[in-house]
Amino acid sequence: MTPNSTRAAALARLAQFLPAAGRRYAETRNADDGPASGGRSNVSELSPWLHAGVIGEPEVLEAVLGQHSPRAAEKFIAEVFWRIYFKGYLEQRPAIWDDYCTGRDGALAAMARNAGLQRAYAEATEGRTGIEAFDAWAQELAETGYLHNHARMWFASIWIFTLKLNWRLGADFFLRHLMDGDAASNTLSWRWVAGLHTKGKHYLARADNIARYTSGRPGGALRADGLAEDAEPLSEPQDYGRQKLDLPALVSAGDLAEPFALLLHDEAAHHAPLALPTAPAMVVAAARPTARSPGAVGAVASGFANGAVAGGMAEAATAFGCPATEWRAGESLAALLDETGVSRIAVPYLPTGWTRDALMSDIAPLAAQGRVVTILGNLDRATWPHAKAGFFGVAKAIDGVLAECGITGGA
Ligand SMILES: Cc1cc2nc3c(=O)[nH]c(=O)nc-3n(C[C@H](O)[C@H](O)[C@H](O)COP(=O)(O)OP(=O)(O)OC[C@H]3O[C@@H](n4cnc5c(N)ncnc54)[C@H](O)[C@@H]3O)c2cc1C
Repeated sequence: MTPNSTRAAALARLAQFLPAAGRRYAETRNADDGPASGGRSNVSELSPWLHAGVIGEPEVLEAVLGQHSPRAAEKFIAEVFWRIYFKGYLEQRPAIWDDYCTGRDGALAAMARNAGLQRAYAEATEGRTGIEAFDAWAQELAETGYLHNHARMWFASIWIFTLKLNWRLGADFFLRHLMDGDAASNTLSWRWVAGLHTKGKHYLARADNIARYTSGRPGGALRADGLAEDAEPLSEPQDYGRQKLDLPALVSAGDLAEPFALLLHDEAAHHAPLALPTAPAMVVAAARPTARSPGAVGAVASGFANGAVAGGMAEAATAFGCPATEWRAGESLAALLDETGVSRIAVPYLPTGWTRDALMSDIAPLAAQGRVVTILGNLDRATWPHAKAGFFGVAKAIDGVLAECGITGGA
C-alpha cells in the first residue's frame, strides 16, 4: 500500500514525532529498529514529505524549536540542514549530477553486455547475496520505499566495497525505490560513502556495528558476514569546481499582480510551504517520478510522488477557489497556458536533478519571454551560499540562518 502522501498525514507525523526530536533523537537516532506500523519512534520518517515539498523545513524546524531548546534539538536541526546543504552544494556543482547520469547510463549499458554483472546486480537488488543484513534492507527498500539512514550507509558501503558494484547503479536503485529519492542527498551521500565527496575518506561497514545498531529489530540483530574491511576509497579524475549561485530575485506581491498559474511538481507538491503573497488564477500539476531513472521506478516511490502532486493540486484548487489542470509528460506547457488564457506562471525553484531535467525545456522558453516567476524559500536562499565545501560551513552558520529567517520556535 502506498503511504499517505497528504499534508494532513505529514503534519500528523510531525506532531507525533515532536516529543522525540530533542535529546531522545540525539541519543537513539542511529538505531535501525526496522519498520513499525505506527512509525519508528527514534527518527522522524518525514523525508518523503520533505522531499515532495508537502511540508517545508522551516515549519518543521519552527515546530521542533517550539518544544525543545536549540541545544536539545541541535542534532535534529543539523540533520535537516544536511538536506539543505546537499541541495546547495549540488546547485554549485551541477556537473556532478550530469556526470552521474552519464556514468549511470554507461554502467547500465556495460551491464547489459555482461551476464556475470547482471547476475550480481539481480542478487543485490533482489536481496539474494547471502549477506543477511544487506538482503533484508534490499527487500525492505522495495517493499516500504524507506530505509533508515544508518542502513543506507551500510547498504551503500557493502554495495561498493564488498560486492564491488558500480556506485551509480546503487544510487539508481535507491532513486527508483526511495519515496524520498532526492538527486542531491542521494547522489552526494553515495559519493560520501565511496570517498568521493570528502576525497579519500570513505565509509566502511562493519559487522559488529551493524549488529549493535540493529539489535532492536523484531527478528533481532542482523548478521553481516564477509564484509570487506580494508578496502580503499574510490577515486576519480574529475575535480568539480564550484560555480557561482545564480539565485532568483525575491518575489513580491507586485511580481504576481497579474493573473498567474501556479506550478506544482515532484519537489514542490503543496502550496502551503510556498507561502504565496497572492492567489493564483489556476493550478498546473506536473508529476514526473519516472524521470528518476531510465529503469522502472518502484510502485511505492512513484505512488507517493503521484499522490503528493495530485493531492496538492486538489488542495490548492480548493484553497484558492481556482481551476486546476494536469500537465502530462510530452504535452506543451506553453500550449496548455495558451488554452487557459493565463500568461504567467509561478514556478517553485527546480533544483539540480531529474525534476529540473524533465520540466526545464518547456519552462526555459517561457522564462526567456519574462513569463516565469521563480519562487525560492528564504531558508534555502540563506543557507545555500554556505554550502561551498564541507558541511562545516553550513553547521557554523545555522544559528545565524535560523535568526535571519525568523525561525525561533516562538521564543
Ligand atoms: C547512501 C544514502 C542515500 C541517501 N539518499 C537520500 C535521498 O535520496 N533522499 C533523502 O531525503 N535523504 C537521503 N539520505 C539521507 C538520510 O538517510 C535520509 O534523509 C533519512 O534517513 C530520512 O529519514 P528520516 O526522515 O527518518 O530522518 P530524520 O533522522 O528524522 O531526519 C530529519 C530530516 O533531516 C534530513 N536528513 C536526515 N539525515 C540526513 C542526511 N544524512 N542527509 C541529508 N538529509 C538528512 C531528512 O530530510 C530527514 O527527513 C541518504 C543517505 C545515504 C547514506
